[in-house]
Amino acid sequence: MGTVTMNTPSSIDFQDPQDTVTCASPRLQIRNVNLQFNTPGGGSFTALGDVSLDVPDQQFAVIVGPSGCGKSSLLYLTAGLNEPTGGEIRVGGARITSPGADRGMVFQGYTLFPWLTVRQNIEFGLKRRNMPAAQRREVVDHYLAEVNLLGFADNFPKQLSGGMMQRVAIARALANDPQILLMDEPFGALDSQTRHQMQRLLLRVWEHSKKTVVFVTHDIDEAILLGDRVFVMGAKPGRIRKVLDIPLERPRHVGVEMEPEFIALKREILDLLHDEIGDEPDNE
Ligand SMILES: Nc1ncnc2c1ncn2[C@@H]1O[C@H](COP(=O)(O)OP(=O)(O)OP(=O)(O)O)[C@@H](O)[C@H]1O
Repeated sequence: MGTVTMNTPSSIDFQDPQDTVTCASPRLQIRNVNLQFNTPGGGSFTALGDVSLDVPDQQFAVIVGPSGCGKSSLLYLTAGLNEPTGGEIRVGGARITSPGADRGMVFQGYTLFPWLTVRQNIEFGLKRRNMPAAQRREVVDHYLAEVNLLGFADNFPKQLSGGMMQRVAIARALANDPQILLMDEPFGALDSQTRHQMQRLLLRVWEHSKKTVVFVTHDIDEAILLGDRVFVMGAKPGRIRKVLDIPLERPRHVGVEMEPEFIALKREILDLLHDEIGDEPDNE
């Protein structure tokens, strides 16, 4: 593997071909990425204009921005689900041209296979890599414990709450030992109490795994609570407006949202987003 330190069972020993690159450079490099869509009238719409950003190994990066600024588009390009019109994206030094097991995804919508149990969902990718059954069980048990679902291994998704399903989705993504975890508003559909619990759980799981994460959210509190670094995007075209380092100490404790440093960061991001929304004709 590269330089990722994982608190996973020692017997996990599968390797993605792209993971052979030593990652002295940032784990994720987005360079001058443009994304254009054709419009029905024969013109084109620029969703992302010359976006560049780096995410170092083991960093928790968050992207916030107004609706339609291209947050999800940027994540999908990184996942290899779409191709940029210009520029390039590299993960672990390897240029992204298609989806791959080196990138784990967790979406807002529930994406578990409904016909598989929780255990079968989590081990899906491991089976495809022909990991022996005993090793699979060890890996799945490890991540079930991480997301507090050990007692639910044999349940089907329809027997779980939304928060539990997202916990399975996180466990499934991490079990594949990706180089980077891409999370698109993963808690966006949850009620505020569950969302708060999920943020705490994700912080704890991340403290253990120290995966490189790119997390997209609308929620400024969530961005500051979770992130090492927050990329604030603007729209029309989608671009990075400001990069903010979050100096709050880790592990982030309960009540950190009330600290003056947190509130000052929130004010700064709110002002940036307010500028963006203020550009809309409706708000003038
Ligand atoms: N397939 C597509 N064809 C045309 N336009 C698209 C397509 N996908 C996205 N767009 C447009 O690109 C822009 C960026 O969309 P994207 O979903 O990435 O924004 P976002 O910041 O994630 O928005 P939200 O926060 O509302 O989810 C939007 O204006 C959207 O309408």
